[in-house]
Amino acid sequence: MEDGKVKKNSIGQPKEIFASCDFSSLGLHPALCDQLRDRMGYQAPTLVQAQAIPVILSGRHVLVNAATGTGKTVTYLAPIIHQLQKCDPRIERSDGTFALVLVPTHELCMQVYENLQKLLHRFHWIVPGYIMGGENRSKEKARLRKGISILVATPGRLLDHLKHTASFVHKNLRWIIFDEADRILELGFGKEIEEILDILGSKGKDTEVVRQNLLLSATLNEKVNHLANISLEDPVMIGLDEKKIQPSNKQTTSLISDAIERLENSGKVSVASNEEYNLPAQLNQRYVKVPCGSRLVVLLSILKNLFTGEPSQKIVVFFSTCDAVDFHHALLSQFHGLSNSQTETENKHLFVQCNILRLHGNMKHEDRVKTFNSFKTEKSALLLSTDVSARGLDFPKVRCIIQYDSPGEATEYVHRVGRTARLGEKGDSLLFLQPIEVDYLQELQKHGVMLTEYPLLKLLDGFPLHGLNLKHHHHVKKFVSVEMHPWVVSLQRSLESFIFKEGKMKKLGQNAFCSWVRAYSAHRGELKSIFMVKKLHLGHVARSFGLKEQPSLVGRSVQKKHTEKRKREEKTKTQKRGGLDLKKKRKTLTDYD
Ligand SMILES: Nc1ncnc2c1ncn2[C@@H]1O[C@H](COP(=O)(O)OP(=O)(O)OP(=O)(O)O)[C@@H](O)[C@H]1O
Repeated sequence: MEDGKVKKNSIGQPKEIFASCDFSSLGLHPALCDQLRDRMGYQAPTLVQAQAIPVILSGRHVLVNAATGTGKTVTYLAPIIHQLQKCDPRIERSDGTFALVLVPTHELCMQVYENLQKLLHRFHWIVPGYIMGGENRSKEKARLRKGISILVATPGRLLDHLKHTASFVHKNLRWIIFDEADRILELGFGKEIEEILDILGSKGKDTEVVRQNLLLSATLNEKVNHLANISLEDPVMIGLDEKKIQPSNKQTTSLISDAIERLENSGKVSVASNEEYNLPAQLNQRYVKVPCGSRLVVLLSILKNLFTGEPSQKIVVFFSTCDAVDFHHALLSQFHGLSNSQTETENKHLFVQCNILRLHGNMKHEDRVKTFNSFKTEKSALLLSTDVSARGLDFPKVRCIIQYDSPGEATEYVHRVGRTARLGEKGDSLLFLQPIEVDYLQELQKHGVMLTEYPLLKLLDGFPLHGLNLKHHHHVKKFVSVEMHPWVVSLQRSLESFIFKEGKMKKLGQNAFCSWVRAYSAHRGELKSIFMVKKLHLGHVARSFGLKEQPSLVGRSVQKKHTEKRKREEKTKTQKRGGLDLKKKRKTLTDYD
């Protein structure tokens, strides 16, 4: 076992990440084990790999539930490669696809494909490939025609090819893998998945080739339960402990249902809401309580502090909408700092000095690919993102996750923070909450997630106050409220005048304000009582986007533009377009591919 790779669980006992065996003892082919060790640098399997690989090799359907960053990708890829490499005669491209890996997003598709390429280095006759939304269909068709042995795909594009690419051979399909299964369904791909399973044969019962389906997720919910029920035949459950599932005489596929039934019977509204999540124990989780109107200043101050303390590091900030990502990206890329304290040298630098990247589902596919690759390879960068980055993405050495907008469902919290503290490494997470939202902490506690408070005033006191216009703040050190802190007041003023002067910034801020309020009102179920739009002070929300205008003005001007636009559209009799705009707006909130 490697040093530093033993983490502690919540009660302080050591919790191991790696198993004390090697890959060859799991039954994998020696060349594959060499590949894992020499090319990938894996000395030993992780616990989940040690548990699941022999079971997958046995041919059983499997449901794997393991913490984020514990090596689930290799868990399913290695046994498939092992089985394919031993086929005699060797498999050929003309045999078509043997294994299909379904993933929710473009980025995860590329990541799994990259892992596959590395693992297949010594097995050149097994061909990896991917198909996903945004790529060129005809090129994909040509690749499918040539034959892809292990295919990674997003559901929409896969269905498209299943229906329209006659040369796509899948009669030999032996494996269907659902990676980040719950996310696939949350993104609204349920119908596509059912259609795919209809075309391919859901559990492989009616197919000529014996089918093995695998489902992997770091969190479980009723959606995964549904998918498990329709796709897995008598599966082995890995990583599901007694707390989550009690033994049952029924078929194993209904085990999650049993747990859900028990919760439903005990009067809980939200199914499976009391499950404890597997979080990396070495993850340092904190929350920061910030009044709405000071959110922007606090975010910038925390980022400045982090990058000043450690200029070379990677941080991800999560936002609820694409518009918010665009606004903050533009702001951080242009804002130089306090207008009344800038010296010549300060003026030359950005307020937060780092390489700033953005990622969301409304970006062009090529731009997403570019961001994904550069955040992977950069040693130091700040990634501003929607939840499109929350699942499965394995960016090396991310030091800190900031959830500037609340994630809503606790599962989403788990996946977001899971982008750091991977495989036993250190990591920090910080959740922004307004004072009116602190009940969210109890929601997280229900799942065993405990956060400590971030010392915000201490941070604010640490910023230099010289040069600030302190006419009204004689007793600087006596300020105890965040809103009245001279640093906050002064930075807010500078931000507002910067945004006011820059027409483009103002527009981005207004768009971000509107979509933020829409996203806030879209919280589901029980969370609505925590994130209540009517409790928001919209004037303060506007300030959090650096807008001087009152929200009604912001709302009216945007509304006015929308009305004008609608009128124009009606005039040109393109009523259909109104529907498209609405669809686009929804996409801004849900951010799917
Ligand atoms: N046995 C191993 N030894 C060392 N590193 C490993 C091993 N297995 C996987 N890894 C590395 O650990 C990291 C996390 O792996 P992976 O992305 O598969 O995790 P995951 O469990 O799927 O996470 P998530 O739930 O976030 O999707 C990757 O960088 C991977 O290369």
